Amino acid sequence: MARPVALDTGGAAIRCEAVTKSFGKVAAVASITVTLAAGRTTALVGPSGCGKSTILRMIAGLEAPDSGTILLGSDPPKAVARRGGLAMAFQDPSLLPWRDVRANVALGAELARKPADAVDTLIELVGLGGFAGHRPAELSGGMRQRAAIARSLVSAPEILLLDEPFGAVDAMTRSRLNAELPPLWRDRGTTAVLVTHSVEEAVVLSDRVLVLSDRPARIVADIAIDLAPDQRGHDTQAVRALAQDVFSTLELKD
Ligand SMILES: Nc1ncnc2c1ncn2[C@@H]1O[C@H](COP(=O)(O)OP(=O)(O)OP(=O)(O)O)[C@@H](O)[C@H]1O
Repeated sequence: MARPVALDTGGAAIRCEAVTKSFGKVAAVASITVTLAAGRTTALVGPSGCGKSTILRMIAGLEAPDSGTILLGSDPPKAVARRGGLAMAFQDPSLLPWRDVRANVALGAELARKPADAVDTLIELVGLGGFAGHRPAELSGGMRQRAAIARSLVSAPEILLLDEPFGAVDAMTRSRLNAELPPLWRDRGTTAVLVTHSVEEAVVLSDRVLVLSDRPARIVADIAIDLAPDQRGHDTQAVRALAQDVFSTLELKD
């Protein structure tokens, strides 16, 4: 069993106020106003192409809203990113091709100017123990995603943004990661936002699920996920019941 990762952080609340975003004539985000509590995990679910990744990219400071404001704690996203308080793992992991897995994971700590002492523990935890010396080209897509997840966690960020982080990971590994990784950010007080196409995964991983409409995205349901840690398995009755609640709002989204 891997030892606990001994990094500490304080999460920051995420506040979106009347945030809109269009790409040319395509309206991606209608007007989103929401506060995500510090230290909690929120999942965004909704139809494909509705604007979930755009919201996440705006929270990351990678896209600027057309109007409205986003604050992480009391700072704009770019300021938090600059001081190393924000980490992300996106669907298409951008690992440095010339670095091996260990050096890619360590990059998360280097960029945040934090200690890199958890690197090997995290590599073990995401199941890449035998591949620390391998370069991205020698890994499968799912293995690259797992390396990116380890990189996002190594800096113990205040804000963690995950966009379909387990999309290419096989079902068994995904289920194990769903059980083992969230305590790493929950126990440190990280504020996490994740996008997933799996409603069950959203329920298992989160404290709150925001259901979005078809594009342009607006929030059509806000569902609290009040589960004890031992209820957070994919096959528990409580998870199935909450997933059903989310599904029913997805069907009613218009
Ligand atoms: N950089 C961009 N330039 C132009 N259009 C964009 C850009 N990024 C997103 N879009 C458009 O904005 C809309 C929302 O895209 P987004 O990726 O946010 O959706 P999504 O809900 O994350 O989709 P999916 O669930 O399929 O990953 C889409 O119509 C997409 O084509």
